[in-house]
Amino acid sequence: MNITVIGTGYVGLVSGVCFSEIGNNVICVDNNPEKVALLREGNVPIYEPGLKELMNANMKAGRLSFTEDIGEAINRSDIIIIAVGTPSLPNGEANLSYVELVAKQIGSHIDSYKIIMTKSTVPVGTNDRIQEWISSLTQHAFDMASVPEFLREGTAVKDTLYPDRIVIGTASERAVATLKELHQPLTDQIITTDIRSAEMIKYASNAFLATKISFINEISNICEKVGADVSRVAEGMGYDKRIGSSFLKAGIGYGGSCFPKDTQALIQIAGNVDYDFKLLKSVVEVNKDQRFNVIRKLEEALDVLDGKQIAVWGLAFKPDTDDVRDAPAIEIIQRLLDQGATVKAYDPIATENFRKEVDSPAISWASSAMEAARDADALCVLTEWKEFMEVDLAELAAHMDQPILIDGRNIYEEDQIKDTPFQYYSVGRPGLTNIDGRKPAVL
Ligand SMILES: NC(=O)c1ccc[n+]([C@@H]2O[C@H](COP(=O)([O-])OP(=O)(O)OC[C@H]3O[C@@H](n4cnc5c(N)ncnc54)[C@H](O)[C@@H]3O)[C@@H](O)[C@H]2O)c1
Ligand SMILES: O=c1ccn([C@@H]2O[C@H](COP(=O)(O)OP(=O)(O)O[C@H]3O[C@H](CO)[C@@H](O)[C@H](O)[C@H]3O)[C@@H](O)[C@H]2O)c(=O)[nH]1
Repeated sequence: MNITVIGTGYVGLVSGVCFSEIGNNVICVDNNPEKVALLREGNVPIYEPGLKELMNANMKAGRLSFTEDIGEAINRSDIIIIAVGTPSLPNGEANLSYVELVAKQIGSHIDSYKIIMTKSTVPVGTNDRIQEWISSLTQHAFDMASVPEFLREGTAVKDTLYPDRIVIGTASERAVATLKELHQPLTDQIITTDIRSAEMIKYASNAFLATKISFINEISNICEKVGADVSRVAEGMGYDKRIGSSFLKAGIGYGGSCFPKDTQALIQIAGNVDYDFKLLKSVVEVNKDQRFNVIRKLEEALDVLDGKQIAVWGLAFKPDTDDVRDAPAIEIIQRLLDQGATVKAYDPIATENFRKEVDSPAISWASSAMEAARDADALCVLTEWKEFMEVDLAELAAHMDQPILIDGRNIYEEDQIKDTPFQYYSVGRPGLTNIDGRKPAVL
């Protein structure tokens, strides 16, 4: 099939590459000329394992190209995929201005029947508005479909080539038939439904996953006070098939480009129809506070943070990505600076992006994990990068001024800590001891 993908962020680029990988002709359009130039040279503007190789192979095979010319791309395609951003407005609502502009561009260029498939995460009712925006500018027939995207950053290629399910929301039988054929090579698990239900499936899925995370984070906070181990609790819960083991890792809360924005947007969607989504509001509130447990534990260990040097390992919102959108590290580092600490930070790949969000003379940017830890009064692990799990903890302790370790992601086990001098604070595991049999105080 001939496909145009509009927008080459995570979703547009990964979808474009993967649809070409399964044999379609794909043109990816972006209105950012620098991005298009970079992509044409075979370079990927985001860090995503496996993406560059797959993209170059498909460009070489002649199935994948990049352009700024939206009109020509639309003329040459049967399916048009909308994959532009829908960031939060200050009130939490989704900003639909990019989607509206693209709809109007489609309306003014469409020259024959097309299927318009929305992959951007958009509030319920938006695809009806897209239909109206396009219809107001053209007499040509087209069908709308909402096909939400469920990929995760860091595993985006695998998630797209081997999805758990594909949701196709449309009122058109013709579109259902074509889109089923398009997705068949990826999975048999294809759910067809109406447009509004498809739009809601996306928000409900993200809100549910965010709820699981805030739930286990609250359980971890209670575990710290009652002397239980949250990782054993999650394991014990997870064997129950009705609960499942995924998304029960306690930590410093969720970040990233989706959960924070989509939970806020769903609260707004509910509010717009006079529904007070109390549960989701609590999920968001719990998440906003969870990250500051790192600061509370530092204060417990160091008393005052003013004048202290704090090492930070991990700036990205999760490992295997250079994305720092809504990363908990942003507010944690900001709070450290506000309290008079200096920060030495290290991330394997996200430092450059992070510096665009937070920079200060009180932060120095280390080029290795050990360099960040040197002479520090305490170390905070904020992202569970594999390289942090593999460090020699005895060597690490020797590098630091004070062996205080705040593990925000529970990356170390008791076996690793028990022979070290570290005063070790993790999340919801208060029983862990160090070489002196010392347990961190309960907060
Ligand atoms: N990032 C994810 O992991 C993920 C996963 C699932 C769903 N989503 C949803 O998918 C959508 C896209 O997310 P993203 O992270 O890929 O977005 P992004 O903001 O990273 O990228 C959007 C791209 O669209 C381009 N663009 C904007 N207006 C354009 C126009 N008129 N013509 C051509 N190009 C245009 C921008 O230059 C940019 O390259 C959002 O709605 C998001 O919620 C994202
Ligand atoms: O048990 C867990 C699982 C995740 N997280 C955190 O949750 C956030 C999001 O993680 P993840 O879901 O793996 O990454 P995203 O790339 O943001 O993917 C989510 O958001 C995308 C955009 O909507 C969806 O497509 C995906 O299905 C959905 O998982 C990160 O900060 C993680 O550290 C936890 O704290 N504990």
